[in-house]
Amino acid sequence: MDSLLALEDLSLSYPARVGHSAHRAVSGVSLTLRAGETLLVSGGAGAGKSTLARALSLRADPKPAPRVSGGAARVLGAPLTGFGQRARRDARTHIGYLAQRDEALFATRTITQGLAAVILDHTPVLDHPAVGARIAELLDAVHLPLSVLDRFPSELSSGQRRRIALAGELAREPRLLILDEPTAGLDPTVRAVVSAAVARTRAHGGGVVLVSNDDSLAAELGAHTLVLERGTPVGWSAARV
Ligand SMILES: Nc1ncnc2c1ncn2[C@@H]1O[C@H](COP(=O)(O)OP(=O)(O)OP(=O)(O)O)[C@@H](O)[C@H]1O
Repeated sequence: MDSLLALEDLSLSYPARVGHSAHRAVSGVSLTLRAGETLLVSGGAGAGKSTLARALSLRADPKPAPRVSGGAARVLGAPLTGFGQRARRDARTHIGYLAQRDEALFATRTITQGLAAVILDHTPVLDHPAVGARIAELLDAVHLPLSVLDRFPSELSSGQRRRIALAGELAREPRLLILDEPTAGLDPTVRAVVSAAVARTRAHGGGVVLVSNDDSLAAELGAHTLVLERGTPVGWSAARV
């Protein structure tokens, strides 16, 4: 596969619902993302950033999901529409996606139990010590101490919960990591964790889509930047390498 993402004049709309007509949230986006690259998507409120991120994540829930209303796109080789449901399902298993307000997850499980479940879901053959080692390594990747392992998410700060959610996505060893405003409203240490997660994904040959208005992060990560305004691309800058 040549590119992780191939978007050609892609438009995305939300379907009509009672009292509201169909709404086009993204119009005419064309871009390519290759292995090892990062795309930063920025723009003001309602610009369509989350809609684009969510469509690329191939997640159907929560409803209503944005639908392709023009153009075409492939995500990890799978077409966004039409035949190819199986390809989309396969591709989805290789995509890590942290939605805008995603925090951990598994409310009734400890951090150990929750992360172990994600790891075993991804790699069922691992034995107990290997799962423990993997959990420790993931916690290290999101800069959290081992002391959180026996805690429940409700006992952690929102920044810590966001990091656990990120660790859960990294556990999938994603080929495409999509992070929607991962640092918004959180303490500055989360920024370093996000940078490390991006570097880690790229080092494994994956690509990253990051929704953020933090321009300095784009420069720091060597990211391509797409700027959206009311759903339409108004700016593009290629990564400086
Ligand atoms: N589930 C939905 N149903 C209908 N319209 C929606 C839905 N979600 C978002 N929209 C609309 O689509 C447009 C783009 O929204 P989106 O959340 O993608 O923007 P955004 O750039 O991520 O904004 P923000 O920075 O405020 O999160 C907005 O006009 C929004 O009202």
